[in-house]
Amino acid sequence: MAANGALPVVDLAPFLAGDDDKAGGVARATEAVHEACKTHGFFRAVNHGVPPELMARALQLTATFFTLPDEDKDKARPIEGSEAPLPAGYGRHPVNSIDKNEYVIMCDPKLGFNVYPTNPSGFREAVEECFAKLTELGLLVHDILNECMGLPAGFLKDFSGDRSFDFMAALRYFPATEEENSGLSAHEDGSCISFVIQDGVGGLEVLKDGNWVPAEPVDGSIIVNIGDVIQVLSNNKLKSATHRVVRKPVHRHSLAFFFNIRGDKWIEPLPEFTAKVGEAPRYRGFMYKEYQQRRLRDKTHPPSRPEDVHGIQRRCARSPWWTWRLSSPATRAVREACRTHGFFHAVNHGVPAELLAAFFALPGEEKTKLHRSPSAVLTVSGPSLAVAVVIHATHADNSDRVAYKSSPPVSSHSCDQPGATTEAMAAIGALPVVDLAPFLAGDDDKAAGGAARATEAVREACRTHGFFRVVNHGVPTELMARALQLSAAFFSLPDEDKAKARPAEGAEAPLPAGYARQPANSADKNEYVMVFDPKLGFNVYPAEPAGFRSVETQIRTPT
Ligand SMILES: O=C(O)CCC(=O)C(=O)O
Ligand SMILES: [Fe+2]
Repeated sequence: MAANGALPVVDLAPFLAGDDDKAGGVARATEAVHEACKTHGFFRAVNHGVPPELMARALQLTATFFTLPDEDKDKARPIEGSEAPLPAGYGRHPVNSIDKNEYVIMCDPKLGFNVYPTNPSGFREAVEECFAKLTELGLLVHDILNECMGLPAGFLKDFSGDRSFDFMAALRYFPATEEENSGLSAHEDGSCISFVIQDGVGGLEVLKDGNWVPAEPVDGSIIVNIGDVIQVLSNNKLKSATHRVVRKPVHRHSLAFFFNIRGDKWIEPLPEFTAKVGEAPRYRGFMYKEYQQRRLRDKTHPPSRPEDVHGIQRRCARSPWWTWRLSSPATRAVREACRTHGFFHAVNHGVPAELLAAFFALPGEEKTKLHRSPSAVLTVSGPSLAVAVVIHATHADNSDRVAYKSSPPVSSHSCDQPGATTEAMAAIGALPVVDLAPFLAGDDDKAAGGAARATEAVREACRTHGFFRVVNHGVPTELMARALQLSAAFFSLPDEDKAKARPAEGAEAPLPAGYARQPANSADKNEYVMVFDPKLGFNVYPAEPAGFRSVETQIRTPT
């Protein structure tokens, strides 16, 4: 029984007993685990099958290793360029981290990646033995959770794949000082299941209903908690609880074992917790390996803002945003498209056609509000009035906000809706509009702040869209209309007439000035007249229609 406010205790003896003794004990213990996972996400396991003598020995040898001088500990640093899934070996929290601890990370010894301290002798044997015993315990708790989650027998075991992503950390936390006492900041584990073996110092705490519950040291017991993988698979039915380590006046040692899932596994809520029970998935899928890598980077390069730490809880309980940013095949495609084109067509984007129609039926100010919502906005791009979905994402390295612009196929979302006029486009914030009048105005108006405001508007547009619409720009509207009109007239001429304006062979123009068409095999279907600064003397102008040359010249000439 749990003491008041303490962690639930589960006796695993029935699972390890002979068949006769199992009887009702197994069902009761399974229920106790289920209850603990729902209420705390944590429990204390007793009679778990890991010999207490082994736990004590491994902790003792860990403590001895960490007392060595830094230069000795540094001999167990990870090997550069190793292909280990994690940096196996000795490490310390970066100096700028508020968490003060050091650790030795170990992968499955069978993988051959580990770098063990050679001193004290016996360290390697003890931790390898612990690793094996904790793996057995992991398989047992796996099966118990499988039962608690109502999954087909052996499902989680098969789903996990091989055990190549399991790892263990031998940890030492430094004594607290008067100013600070964080050993490990509040976090959730990215594992499937975690196990903690700790010495008698204490400091591990679990967040329950807004209160920190101490996971007090009890000799021979192991603290068990479920991690993010189970929370996502169960669509939030079982919780990966927040926990932390508070430093005490003396060094504290622990062994934390993370029972994971194979790196290439795709993690998303299981149908048993979604489609089969009529619930919407609360998380998007992600590749486990990517998730682990990001979390590890958070440890070695702690983000300055807590909200930038990767985890499923803080950032995506309701809007699992970061998961989208990881490298699912679709995300890789987005990243590549943004790198190469800056634009991409999104299909199956989840914006229902009715929503788009409803959106355009909204009054202008309502559209503006929607547009300003931080995650996904609808906007209108270009004179064709094709609808674009603009997604403001955060760069993977948290450096800045970018806008990925996607123009869904015009056919499915073209919106020649009444009211979608140029004014309406501006009103809903389609492209930012910048009024350049202050720059063209007299000095008095400039000084009145207009130029500064317009500059700020340009900066903002460049940050958010990379595009903006200018008005009062100094190019006469009549001239623009006339140039377009004369261009249209030129292109309507027969091909042999247009060909007369082909670029001159051997001309020294920086690019072929004159008329051209996209090659027949190009996906792009257009024709054009390329015009350079008339003063360079390279241009080949169509002789027809009359006025074409002078209008092009005027349009290029600064006023
Ligand atoms: O050292 C402990 O008690 C807990 C360690 C832990 O929570 C972790 O490494 O994720
Ligand atoms: Fe943890």
